[in-house]
Amino acid sequence: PSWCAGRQELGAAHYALVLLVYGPADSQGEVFGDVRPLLTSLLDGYNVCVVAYGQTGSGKSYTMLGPPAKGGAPPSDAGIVPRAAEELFRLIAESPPPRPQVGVSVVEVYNNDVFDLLAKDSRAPGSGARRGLPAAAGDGRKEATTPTCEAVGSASELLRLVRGGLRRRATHATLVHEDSSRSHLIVTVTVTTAPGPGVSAASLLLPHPAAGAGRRRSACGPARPPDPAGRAERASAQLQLVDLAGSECAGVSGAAGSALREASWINRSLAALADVLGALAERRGHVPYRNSRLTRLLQDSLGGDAKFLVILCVSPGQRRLAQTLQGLGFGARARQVERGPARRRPSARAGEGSTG
Ligand SMILES: Nc1ncnc2c1ncn2[C@@H]1O[C@H](COP(=O)(O)OP(=O)(O)OP(=O)(O)O)[C@@H](O)[C@H]1O
Repeated sequence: PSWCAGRQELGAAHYALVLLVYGPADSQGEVFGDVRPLLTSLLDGYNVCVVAYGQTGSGKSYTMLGPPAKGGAPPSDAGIVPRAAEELFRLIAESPPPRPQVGVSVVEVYNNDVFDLLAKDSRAPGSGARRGLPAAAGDGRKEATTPTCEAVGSASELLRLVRGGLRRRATHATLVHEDSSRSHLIVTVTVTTAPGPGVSAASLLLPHPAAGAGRRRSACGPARPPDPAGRAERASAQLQLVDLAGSECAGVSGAAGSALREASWINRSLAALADVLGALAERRGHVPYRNSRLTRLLQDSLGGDAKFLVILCVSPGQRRLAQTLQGLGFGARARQVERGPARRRPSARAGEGSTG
């Protein structure tokens, strides 16, 4: 194909449906240039989600994280996660005090189980030992458990935790990709406001009911409602950065045994994600979020009020044409979803308490 770069904006003023196409010569920095404004949105109080989707080996992990750490790659190859961390703390440093607090959690969805990659009881990195989060109650409630969320004070601290989590992520060699991710990775960054005028600093340290033992709670947990005087006690916005496992055709990837089971769960969960997007696009009354752990974890971003960005990774190779078309079909479906304006929470920046 002739690679084109263009910007298309559709619909009424409150929809921002933008399509950008990057070619092989476009750098990681150029891709991040279009993600960067979402970090400002995050500090302005919007939830944000960035998802990389594509066939196995098409460049999702490279786009989100950069090349594997073992290669000693130059900083210019860094992916969206490290760049977003740097940008977030740059923006925070420019904000007037009191500065928002930042927490990070890292989970993977592997064979439809959710694993907490920052859990303190995980064994040595690379041992493959990960702590599973117990399944949520099957009574229609949302995910009942929350993963470890660590408070961080700098981009390097945040990235150290992400890298530690990555060492526990499930990867295997397949015929298509020797270092294939066999799980969906979700890095969640929570930005929480400091207390506003008249709210005691101690209130920030109250444990949130959903918080688990040992968690550093002050930087994590959902926003609380305003007090009777209308002051937001604290407000938080979330950035979810998602490196999906690759869709694959078992015949092409050579999967067998446990790898075949993994591939089957990957394809099932990606199909569940596509089904959710289809239901949202058609504005169906029932959206099947509960068909997979992946869609349940992303439910707030998919059907809620987040700013949602899908990055489709496709191979230019002709041999991958069927998978490429399948990926483009997923992207087309995602673009049909019209959810109305993203909702702004009380801002994570000091002194900005409005909603919009
Ligand atoms: N834009 C790029 N420039 C240079 N190398 C790249 C680029 N994109 C991907 N690669 C390389 O291609 C290989 C596959 O990329 P990557 O691991 O990101 O694929 P993936 O889509 O995450 O695969 P899987 O779903 O199997 O995990 C890696 O060696 C990666 O470093």
